[in-house]
Amino acid sequence: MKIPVTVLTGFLGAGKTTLLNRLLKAPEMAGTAVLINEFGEIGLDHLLVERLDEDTVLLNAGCLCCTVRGDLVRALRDLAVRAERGQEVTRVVVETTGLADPAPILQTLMSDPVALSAFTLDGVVTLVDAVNGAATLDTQVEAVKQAAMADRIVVTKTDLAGEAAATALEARLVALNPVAPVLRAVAGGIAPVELLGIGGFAVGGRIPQVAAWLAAEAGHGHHHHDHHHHDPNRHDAAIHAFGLVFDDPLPWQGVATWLEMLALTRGDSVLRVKGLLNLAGEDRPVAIHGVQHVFHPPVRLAAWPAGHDRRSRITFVLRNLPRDIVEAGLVSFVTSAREAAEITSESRR
Ligand SMILES: Nc1nc2c(ncn2[C@@H]2O[C@H](COP(=O)(O)OP(=O)(O)OP(=O)(O)O)[C@@H](O)[C@H]2O)c(=O)[nH]1
Repeated sequence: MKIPVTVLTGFLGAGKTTLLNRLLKAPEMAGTAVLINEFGEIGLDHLLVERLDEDTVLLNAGCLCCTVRGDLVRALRDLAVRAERGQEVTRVVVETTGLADPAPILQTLMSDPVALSAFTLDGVVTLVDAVNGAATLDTQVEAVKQAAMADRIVVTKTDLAGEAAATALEARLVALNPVAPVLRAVAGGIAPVELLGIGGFAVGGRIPQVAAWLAAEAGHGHHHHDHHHHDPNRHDAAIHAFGLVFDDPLPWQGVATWLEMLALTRGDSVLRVKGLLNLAGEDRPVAIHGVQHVFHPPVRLAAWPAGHDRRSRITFVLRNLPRDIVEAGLVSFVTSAREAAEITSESRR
């Protein structure tokens, strides 16, 4: 029996990790191995997926098109060996980064001899955020590809978007992808049976571009290309990602005010903000999430991940917005909030 592989995709912040965390709690998901493809060193997902154990493998992709194939094949080979040795591996879920073009991943799963020997592509599940989805489809070709190649589309955040916006987005998704049922899930609340056991990916019935995208990938896998020689057209040059690390506990007021302002004024350019914060006066880590114009409520996590230092980390993915502006703004808000806190505590003495 070959092990089914589900590709979980969706643009930055659509809710992939949230859905995955919920799915993994279902009893029928026992024995699921998770492969996470994230932005190289600045990725945080490995700290935010709750169930991380020896079955989770991180595919660190600093540059998606260049590394994902090799890393994916290597990770699958390791899993196949473990399964052969008797470890229970009932299924694999690959969570891609939000900027991932699904074509190379699918092409690898459908044609690589290692992948084919022990695994079978079960299906592609694509999440689309009801708040930002329409704007993202207008501007990011990856999002269009993710939707067009899906076997199941899950519209998320319908609790935040109005019904009219959600319905209009769903109609657009049906036109982009006539074969995938369009479902809804709020905060990952959906039964695994709706998303798994699809039984394979087929090109038939899809918009004609899908076959062309996959065919274009078919020629890519066989020659080595490194970070310096990759095809620049695969990456949107206006998009860049970076991470900031803060040694000392951060004042919540400063961080929150700055992030809210950023979402309000530069939301179009702030594709994603994700952070794990050590806040002044707070024992537990706090996760923050910004997705374009939406700054989600912060979440206090149960504990700091074992073996991990307690410095705050914030990752940004920006489009047409220089790093300096964001970094300088954040630092100045944090500094003012610290100074304000000092003045308050001195005046209390
Ligand atoms: N209100 C609401 N918030 C949601 C929903 N789904 C996810 N979120 C929030 O959206 C933010 C981003 O969710 P993630 O699950 O981290 O998104 P992701 O797709 O894994 O993000 P990347 O891996 O960075 O692309 C978090 O603050 C979630 O709590 C939803 O259905 N409703």
